[in-house]
Amino acid sequence: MARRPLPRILSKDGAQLARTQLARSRELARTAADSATDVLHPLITLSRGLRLLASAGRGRWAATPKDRRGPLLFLVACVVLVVALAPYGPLLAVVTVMAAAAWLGRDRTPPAPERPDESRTERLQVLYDALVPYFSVPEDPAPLYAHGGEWEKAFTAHEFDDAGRVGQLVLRYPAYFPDGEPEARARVEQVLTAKAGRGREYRFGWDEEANQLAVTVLPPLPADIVAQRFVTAPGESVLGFTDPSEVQRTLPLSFGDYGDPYEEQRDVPPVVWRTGTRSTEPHLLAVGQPGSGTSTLLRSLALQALQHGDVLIVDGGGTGEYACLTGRDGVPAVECALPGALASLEWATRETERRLVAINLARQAGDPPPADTRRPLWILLDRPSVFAHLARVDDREDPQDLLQVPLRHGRAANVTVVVAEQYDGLDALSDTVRQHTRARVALGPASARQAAAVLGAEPRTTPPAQMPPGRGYARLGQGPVHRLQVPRTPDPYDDATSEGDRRAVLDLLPPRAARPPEPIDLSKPERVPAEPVAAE
Ligand SMILES: Nc1ncnc2c1ncn2[C@@H]1O[C@H](COP(=O)(O)OP(=O)(O)OP(=O)(O)O)[C@@H](O)[C@H]1O
Repeated sequence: MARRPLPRILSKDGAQLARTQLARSRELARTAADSATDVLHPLITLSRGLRLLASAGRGRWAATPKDRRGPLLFLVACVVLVVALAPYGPLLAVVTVMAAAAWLGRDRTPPAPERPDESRTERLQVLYDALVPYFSVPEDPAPLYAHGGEWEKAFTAHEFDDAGRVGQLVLRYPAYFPDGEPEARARVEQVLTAKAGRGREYRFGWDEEANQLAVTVLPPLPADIVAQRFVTAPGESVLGFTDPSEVQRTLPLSFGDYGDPYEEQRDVPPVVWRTGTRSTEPHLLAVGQPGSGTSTLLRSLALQALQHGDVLIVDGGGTGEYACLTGRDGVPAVECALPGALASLEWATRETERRLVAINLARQAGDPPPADTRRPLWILLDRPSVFAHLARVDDREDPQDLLQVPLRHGRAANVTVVVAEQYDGLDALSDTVRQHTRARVALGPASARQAAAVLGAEPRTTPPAQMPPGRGYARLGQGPVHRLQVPRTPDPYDDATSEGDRRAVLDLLPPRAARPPEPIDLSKPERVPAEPVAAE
């Protein structure tokens, strides 16, 4: 039997042609339907609204008791009559009904939740894949993290910044992950930092109960805060500024050029350190790399302390960074040489003892502490390791040994000690200094271990790529480690200081003392009063 040829439409070319035509006509139909929907959308909305209005009317009619339907009908007829007779009445009635229908008929379906675009989902998938070796074990029959798995199951929340990089991420991890081990945590944190983008600061919040890790990218701390009068109570000093999530309080601060009438005001969260008789961390140790800003921190504290107290400065650095304080009201001495340092610290020891005796006598007499024991005395000691070295060479006493009494008993006598040292001079610090300085500041670049050696705990944030001067961490006692930016308080006598900063610091200095302070003379021992000093 002769084979009949296939119809042309079913041959290979024909099939291809038919498919193309089919696809084209489908596309045409879809476009026509989309255009029709766009054009007819107002009509659809109106008809939906009218339907809702009509059904509401029917419902109302059905709900009206039979005996009241007559009066209701009469009322409606009256309204219709009034509207029909009023000028533009029918037109206004139609417009009102249409407006009500348009309002009722509007589309109220909630918008579908936004899915991150493709590049973002790819980033999340990369993060997920990178975590698989850390959050999975071969014995797990249903692993949360698996090669080829889906990130949606593991990442419960995510946010992206304006540059399209991950800004926040909350992820779940299996309960068998050893989240109590610092090494295991550090490995995961390292991977996340590398994959989510280096050069930014991250905070890792491990919730061991819920097996959740919250990764937050922190914005840089403001580095443009210049020295100024901070709104604090007596006994409070501002070490610097930190993240809003870390502290409850904010301080109103001025930004911009000093003295500019248009300078900006902003509220910034501070790290406030309380000193004096009620303080739990009455003394402070600041450690940093050379040039990281420890002297600037001491200058900033001196300017704040001079508002209510006296400040004795002993500077082992010997670069004259505190010269602006010499001879000012409330500054008994600024010492840069070993003999002067020894003499002034001996005086500070005796002054602490004098205060303690006077306070005790007053207490025994049932009086409040005398006024001259209540004025805070600050001892700022910069680079004690230099003096320790010089004392060894000269076979003299280490000035730090003279800090024992102020450090041990200073709290009761309103005496505060602040010591600043560089990392490579830490070995030279005496045990008494280490034990009694419970407020700690670590400035400048440092490894997590170095920072932990100063702070007693590792910072919960990764270090920034570039540490500006005055940037670091602060920890008060056993409290949390805060990120810290010290306010810009440069040496006003330094040529590199800008005019605005110079004026800002000079304006905070107390006036020059009318009478220069008497040189501290140890041959004249200070007498401890036998009688209680008259109470204020
Ligand atoms: N908080 C800050 N804001 C802006 N600049 C700062 C800050 N702290 C320090 N600087 C700048 O960094 C430089 C070094 O500061 P500083 O002298 O305080 O450091 P240091 O740690 O005492 O170093 P060194 O012991 O070597 O003097 C100075 O030019 C100073 O102006």
